[in-house]
Amino acid sequence: MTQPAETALRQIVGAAVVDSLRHPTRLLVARRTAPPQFAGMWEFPGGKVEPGEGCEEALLRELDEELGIRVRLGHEVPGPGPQGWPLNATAVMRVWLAEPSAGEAAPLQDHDEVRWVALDSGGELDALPWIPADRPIVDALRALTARLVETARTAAPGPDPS
Ligand SMILES: Nc1nc2c([nH]c(=O)n2[C@H]2C[C@H](O)[C@@H](COP(=O)(O)OP(=O)(O)OP(=O)(O)O)O2)c(=O)[nH]1
Repeated sequence: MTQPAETALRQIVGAAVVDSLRHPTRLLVARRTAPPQFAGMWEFPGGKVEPGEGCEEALLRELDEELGIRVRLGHEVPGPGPQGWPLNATAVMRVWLAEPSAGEAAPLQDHDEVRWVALDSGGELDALPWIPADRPIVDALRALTARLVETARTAAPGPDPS
């Protein structure tokens, strides 16, 4: 009997570019121009990992090509599997927090607009037409960044009691 061919999932990487890794309050979102089923939808900038490339290496390359920025990577937004978040039957995406270290983000390739939006719930971030597969990632990102903000707040020195 013929066995189905073993299919490897295509590895995609994406960046949750935030204003600060330690105290994230805003997220850089990007609007895709292609393919037709995703054109006009918002996403995490990034792309496919090329053969021989590491995930983080691919992400740094994509951010340079697509937005013209260099970044410092932070925590991963952990997905349900080792390859990250399921996107469709054939692709999965790992997502990292990233803070710009050089350059001003611009839609150089694959996007026609980039925008900084607040990470607060109930605002513009939720109202944007995201690629549907990204919604659970946005929710997990918000939970992670809320924890980071809380950690930064409790670690901050309190008012001088004297
Ligand atoms: N970059 C990115 N891709 C996503 C997201 N959500 C999602 O379903 N995808 C899908 C869309 C695409 O089918 C695939 C990523 O491919 P891509 O077209 O961005 O990759 P790439 O920049 O390497 O493109 P190319 O070299 O093939 O032109 O993953 C997301 O948030 N970011």
